Amino acid sequence: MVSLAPGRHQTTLQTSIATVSIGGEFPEKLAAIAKAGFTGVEIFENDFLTYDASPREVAAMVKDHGLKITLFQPFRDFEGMPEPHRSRAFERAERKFDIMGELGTDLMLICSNVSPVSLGGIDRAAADFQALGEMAAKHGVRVGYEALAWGRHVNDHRDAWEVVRRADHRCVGLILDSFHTLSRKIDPNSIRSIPGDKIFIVQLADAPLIDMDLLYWSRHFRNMPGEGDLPVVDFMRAVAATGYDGPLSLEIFNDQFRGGSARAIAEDGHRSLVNLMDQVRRQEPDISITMPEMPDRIVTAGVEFVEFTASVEEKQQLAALLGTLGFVNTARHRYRQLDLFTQGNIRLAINTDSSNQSFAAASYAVHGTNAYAFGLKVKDAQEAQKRATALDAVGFSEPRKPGEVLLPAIQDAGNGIIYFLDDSPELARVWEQEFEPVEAAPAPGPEQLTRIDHLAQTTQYDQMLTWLLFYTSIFATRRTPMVDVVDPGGLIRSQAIESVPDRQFRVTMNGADNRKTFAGKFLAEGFGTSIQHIAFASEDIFATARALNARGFEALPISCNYYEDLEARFGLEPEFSDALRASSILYDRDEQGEYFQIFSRTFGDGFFFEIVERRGDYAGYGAMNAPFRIAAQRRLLKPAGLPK
Ligand SMILES: O=C(O)c1ccc(O)c(O)c1
Ligand SMILES: [Mg+2]
Repeated sequence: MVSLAPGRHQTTLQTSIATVSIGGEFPEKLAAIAKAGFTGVEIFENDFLTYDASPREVAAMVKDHGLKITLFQPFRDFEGMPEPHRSRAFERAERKFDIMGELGTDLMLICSNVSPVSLGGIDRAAADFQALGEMAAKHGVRVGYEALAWGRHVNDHRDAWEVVRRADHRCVGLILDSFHTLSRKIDPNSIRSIPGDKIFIVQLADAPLIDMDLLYWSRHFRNMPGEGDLPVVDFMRAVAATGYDGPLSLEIFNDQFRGGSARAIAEDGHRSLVNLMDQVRRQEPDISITMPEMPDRIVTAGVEFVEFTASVEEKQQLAALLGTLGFVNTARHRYRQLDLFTQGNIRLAINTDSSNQSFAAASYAVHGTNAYAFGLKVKDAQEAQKRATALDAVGFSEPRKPGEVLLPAIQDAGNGIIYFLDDSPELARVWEQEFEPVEAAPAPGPEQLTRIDHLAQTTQYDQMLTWLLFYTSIFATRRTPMVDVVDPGGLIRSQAIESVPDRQFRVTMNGADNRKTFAGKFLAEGFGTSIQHIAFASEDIFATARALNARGFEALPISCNYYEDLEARFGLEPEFSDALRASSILYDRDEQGEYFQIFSRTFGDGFFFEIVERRGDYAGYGAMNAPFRIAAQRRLLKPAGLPK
């Protein structure tokens, strides 16, 4: 334990979010914010002005939700004005102070002046703030000064701090906003020398790195800490080191969030703050903000099983497809309608339980046949569930039959379930205890599929950040850069989550905007995000292809043009490209290694399997090949086809 510096007090984490960060009408925003677990809310003036209620009514609504107004904002173009603008700015401020009294909040944000008539000058601004501090004191309120990254004279928190320092008034403080500091690449460590009690509130936002005008970037592309590319953890570490112990308030201007589900965005926001502070306190143990202990991000050792829910008829079809892939129905659950198919280290379960107590049956009723659950191998399954629930994931359990093992589990960010398994005697016996052997597992050979290389999830494009945050906050993972995949029906954006340090667990997320794409159709017909394909690893794709062929597996046929182009692109020997073509194997290569892919035909609403071989250190997913795969899948869809 690190002992605290003398005189340091401790305050529990106060989470806040600006009303601009989410969509909906004012009451809907408040309900979503409260439900997600925030303790405070920043009232963005426009949200309140356009809502037809008095400040006192708004105050009552906020209170009814158990929330506190942490900040009223923004007040613009105040400091450094020539007359008559200066006097008018003070009059304006006084009226806002009155409103704040009725709203029941004592803090107003003043963002740095952008007006062309403003005069600049640190001392002029400081004098204005000193006078405003006097006025604020009379109204029992405080003002905080924020440097907008595009402020006309002040656009750096170091200058804003100098203004506040020189104003030297107890009612005048500094407001820090991670976006304004980090978008201008200002070293966040410059915050460490500011006294924590002069920081009146801290606003947090991340953003993807895009080279564009700062104002436009800020107003449209901010996202939750951890969803973007800015070093928000370093920023917050520096803030925490000052002794600051006030609210942490998300201020996220994002076009997509405004149009998204208020509930989901608010939940993401809360998860992002808890995750951020968990990282901060691990790196800066001597801070004044406390929060409940939780295990560190979960290190995963791969996918232990995937479970499908299916009707009895579809189970027969799926089992037949698995048979051609070399899987054997090795075991049957002793108490449930659940069959286990195995090969190498891969376990696939098919659940046809139709009892009304089972989640599998409920999932089938809504989504049809789908891979609704998977199990992750971790070091400590209980700890894994603890981490997940500390980050707002919902625990999952079903009524057990006598003799069934209780696997810790959570609901994922959509409609599915994630189970946790470990090597403890209690959990490791699940397969033997619950399953009765049926048939011997296939004898190992070079053709065998060895393990799950990755799971591929399809989701609405606007839910991708939710999923990314879910995986990266709960699990020790990182995300790869986003790639675009062209489908004739629209663009699919694809990004992978890979476990660190060794990529044992990989998920690719494919975001679809509409239902005209192959992925979009799957999403629409399955009613929501789910696993659209599972990729198995082979150590010898050509041996696997021969075995598949002998078992009557029908690969997805790939066009001749593909192989023509491939030969030209990589300068392949004709014999090699003939071998690829003969087995409908797709190929990719980079500086690290080579990649081979075979796709199955689709099953149900567009589900499919993939077989991959990685040679060398190839780390990608064959994005170059995806348009060819999609084109082939679309050809097979005809005549029913995709919506026009
Ligand atoms: O975009 C703006 O104008 C704006 C207003 C208030 C803020 O706190 C902020 O960070 C940006
Ligand atoms: Mg701000």
